[in-house]
Amino acid sequence: MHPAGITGGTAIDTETRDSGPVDLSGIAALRSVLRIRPFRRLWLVLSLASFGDWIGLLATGIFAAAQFQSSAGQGAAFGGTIAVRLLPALLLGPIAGVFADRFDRRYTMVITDLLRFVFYGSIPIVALVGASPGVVVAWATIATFIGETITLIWIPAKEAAVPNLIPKSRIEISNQLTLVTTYGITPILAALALSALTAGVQQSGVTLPDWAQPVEIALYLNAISRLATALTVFFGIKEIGGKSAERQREAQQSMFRQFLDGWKYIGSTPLVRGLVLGIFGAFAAGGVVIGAAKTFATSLGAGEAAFYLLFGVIFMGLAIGIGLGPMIIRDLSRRRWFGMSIVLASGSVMFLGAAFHLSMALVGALLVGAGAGMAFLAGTTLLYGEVDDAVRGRVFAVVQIGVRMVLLLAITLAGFLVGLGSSRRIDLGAFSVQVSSTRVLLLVAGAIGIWVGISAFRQMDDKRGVPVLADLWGSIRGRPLAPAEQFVRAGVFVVFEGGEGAGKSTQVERLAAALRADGRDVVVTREPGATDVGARIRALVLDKTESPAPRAEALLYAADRAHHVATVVRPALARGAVVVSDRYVDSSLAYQGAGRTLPVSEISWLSAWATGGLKPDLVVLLDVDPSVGLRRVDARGQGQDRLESESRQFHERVRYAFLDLAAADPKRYLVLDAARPADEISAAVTERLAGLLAAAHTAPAPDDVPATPDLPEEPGLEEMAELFGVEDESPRK
Ligand SMILES: Nc1ncnc2c1ncn2[C@@H]1O[C@H](COP(=O)(O)OP(=O)(O)OP(=O)(O)O)[C@@H](O)[C@H]1O
Ligand SMILES: Cc1cn([C@H]2C[C@H](O)[C@@H](COP(=O)(O)O)O2)c(=O)[nH]c1=O
Repeated sequence: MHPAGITGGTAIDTETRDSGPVDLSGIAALRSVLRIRPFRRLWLVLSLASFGDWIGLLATGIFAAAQFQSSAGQGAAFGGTIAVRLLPALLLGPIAGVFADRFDRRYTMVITDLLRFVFYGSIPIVALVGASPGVVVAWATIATFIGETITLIWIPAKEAAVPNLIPKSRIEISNQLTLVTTYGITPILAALALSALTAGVQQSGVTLPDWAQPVEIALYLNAISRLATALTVFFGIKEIGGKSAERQREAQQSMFRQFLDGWKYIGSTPLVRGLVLGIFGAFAAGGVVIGAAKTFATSLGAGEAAFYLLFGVIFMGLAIGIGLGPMIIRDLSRRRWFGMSIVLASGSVMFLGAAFHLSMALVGALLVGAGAGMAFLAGTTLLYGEVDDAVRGRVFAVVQIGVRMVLLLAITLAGFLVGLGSSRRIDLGAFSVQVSSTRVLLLVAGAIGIWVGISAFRQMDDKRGVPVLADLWGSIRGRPLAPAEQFVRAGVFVVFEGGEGAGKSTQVERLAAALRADGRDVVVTREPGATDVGARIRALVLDKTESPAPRAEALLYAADRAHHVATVVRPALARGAVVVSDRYVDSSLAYQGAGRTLPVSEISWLSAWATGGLKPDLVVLLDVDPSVGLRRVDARGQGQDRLESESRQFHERVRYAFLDLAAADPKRYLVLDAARPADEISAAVTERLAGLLAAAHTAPAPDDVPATPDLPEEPGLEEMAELFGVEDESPRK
């Protein structure tokens, strides 16, 4: 029944559908999505249809107004035909989505477009047959109403079909393309085309027959664009057709059951709930700004022009958000981006409420637009990519209807509330600011929007435990943070850090002995070299005969750490042991970052990836002057390994890097002077640890669990050294 590879609207041929991320940007990404034939056709025809819609929207209003002489009649006719476009959503909206999920989406699109062709085309024809102005306007209103009602069925069918035409990894770029075309390019082209047509006819002095007036031509164009869409979808995009097995099964149920199931799905799926809530919140914030804009512009004392300027800037922000947003945030989780964008838009609404100068208001308006644009793009991309095909039509129907209702309500309510309130001028030195109900409204709406954004973020967050701002910053710079691996962490993780010969091993042993005496399950470990794999890495990395390149060195330490954490640290913490490690992540930051001067943020990312985000509960930093520490190392009489024999400046950099890390996170660190007697140091450590241990409910030492991992025996190291043909000079502990 369907062409090969097409399974009834759930998947496209394997050539065009993939699941892995595609690392394309800008023009290359755009080209890659336009190379997908069915999508390219749909995009072209949607652009034409969108042009028709916009020109039709303008022309219908002008056409209806032109039937009257009085300005009151013209105003009512213009506003009436446009307002009527919003009404059907309230009436038919709730069941429109069921059509899209129940019936073949291709036929649904074709039939609804043919009907729109007939109804939109009939508007100018009724005037041509000599009907009275009242009848012409009445029919324009009725036809618009019916056309919009039909559109409510067409949109969910189209929205639900699009994700089946493109690979998941390219949904975002295809969305950008359609949104920019629909809301950026085609409305401008439509307005330009209509005014150019009108001006051209006026200037040429030619008297055209009634049926060929610019507005009539625009109305024909609107109708013809629908016919073109119907024909292209029917003959050229057969991939949209068919039904998945799940949709076929669902179609056996009654329409009412399907309608109820749609709502149940939205209510019980946190992602969808968060998305719907967030999209409504963003539109409510936008609606409040629109409703309050006129009075707000007046309160700035900037005159009528400021109102239009603010509007223009909001749209500019919208275009920036949609066009550039993904390039700015790069690999940030789209779920997080969605919540953050709503917070940005709402925070900017609050900022608008506090703005006392036009320049501030323009910045606020730009950010409102950018936040809303990004939220819209992220929201639709997530809906496209993550909502099941079987229920997609209903979800999109709820979104589009909800959006219209929320927007309408917010604009009306804002206009009403603004009209109710009074205002007072307050002098702030050089500036004076009008404190009015408009500003209060903007502040309250912004605060509610922020709450909505945060709630949506919480419901949908797919990187729980990863700090939000660090994640955002990392993504902007090109290194998103990985989510911390989830595991039950019953134990306590203590790490000893410091330069060479600081006394770490001494203190690790002392602490472990004290904890064991206390009856605790203790695991003593170290980096590098706590596992068999680690022992080989240790031999490699400390070998003096051949130095790995700095990046290779960083990777070797990271590899040791990844294996160490996965096989020793996490299992021990999971069973409730106290894990005491001689060195951990900070050593990489200090030695490879500061010492080798590799970018610390890259080393940090690498370590976070290697450890799955596992952080110690306490880092004891034994701070030592490198010359003191290295003297102690020499006194052991075992020679120096490759890192120990680095320059004095290298060790100085390492020392200050450790101190900087501790200063940046004092709660997690205990910094001790390593020149103090060993007893004093261990007493300070035990004291600091007491609180942590009391809170952690660690496990007592079990008889059957080894207290320490199987640290490779020294002969193992020697064997490795032999294997690699090197003489092992690493310090023996
Ligand atoms: N507080 C201290 N005062 C003086 N000497 C100490 C002190 N702590 C440890 N030492 C001695 O310093 C030497 C190095 O100690 P230790 O091996 O514990 O340091 P480390 O930091 O683990 O060294 P490495 O960096 O080589 O791993 C040992 O001989 C040890 O006995
Ligand atoms: C974990 C880790 C260690 N190093 C360096 C630091 C030391 O010079 C050696 C380890 O030997 P020690 O017996 O523990 O002193 O390796 C490093 O450069 N990067 C790291 O991540």
